[in-house]
Amino acid sequence: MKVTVSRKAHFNAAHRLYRKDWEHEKNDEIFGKCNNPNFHGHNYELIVSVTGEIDKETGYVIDMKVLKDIIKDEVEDAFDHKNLNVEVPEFQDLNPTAENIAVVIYNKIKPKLDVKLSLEITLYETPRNFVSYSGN
Ligand SMILES: Nc1nc2c(c(=O)[nH]1)N=C([C@H](O)[C@H](O)COP(=O)(O)OP(=O)(O)OP(=O)(O)O)CN2
Ligand SMILES: [Zn+2]
Repeated sequence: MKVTVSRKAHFNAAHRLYRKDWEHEKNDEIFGKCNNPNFHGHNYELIVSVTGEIDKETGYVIDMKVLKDIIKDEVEDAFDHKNLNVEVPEFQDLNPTAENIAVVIYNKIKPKLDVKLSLEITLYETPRNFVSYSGN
């Protein structure tokens, strides 16, 4: 019997969607206002979901406090109030789209979990735009 444990988190961050190897006109055509050279920001909402068997002794799939600390260390401390393009190494050569941010978050959190646990990341860039990634 597998159960999913989820925790919500949030961070505020600035970004610019563009490719360094494209002319400005092409970036404007593809990314529109998201290619503003002066960047723009989002209030990102994150849901981290961990699925596994319930431990018979503790009754936990994962201790929520442990999950909270992993999210703080790997996501909030790394991304909150940062310019993703400028200040976060993972996006030096990776466009910080919601899709790519979700994959980066997955890749940072997954190694911190017991290998028997599976992980799904849901990231809201706006209240109506969100992406999910579970390693597939
Ligand atoms: N597939 C994706 N499409 C877009 C992404 C993305 O990450 N993945 N990102 C953007 C921009 O970041 C843009 O800033 C999105 O915000 P916004 O323009 O405010 O989006 P909406 O107009 O849809 O805002 P709502 O308030 O949610 O209606 C663009 N595309
Ligand atoms: Zn944006």
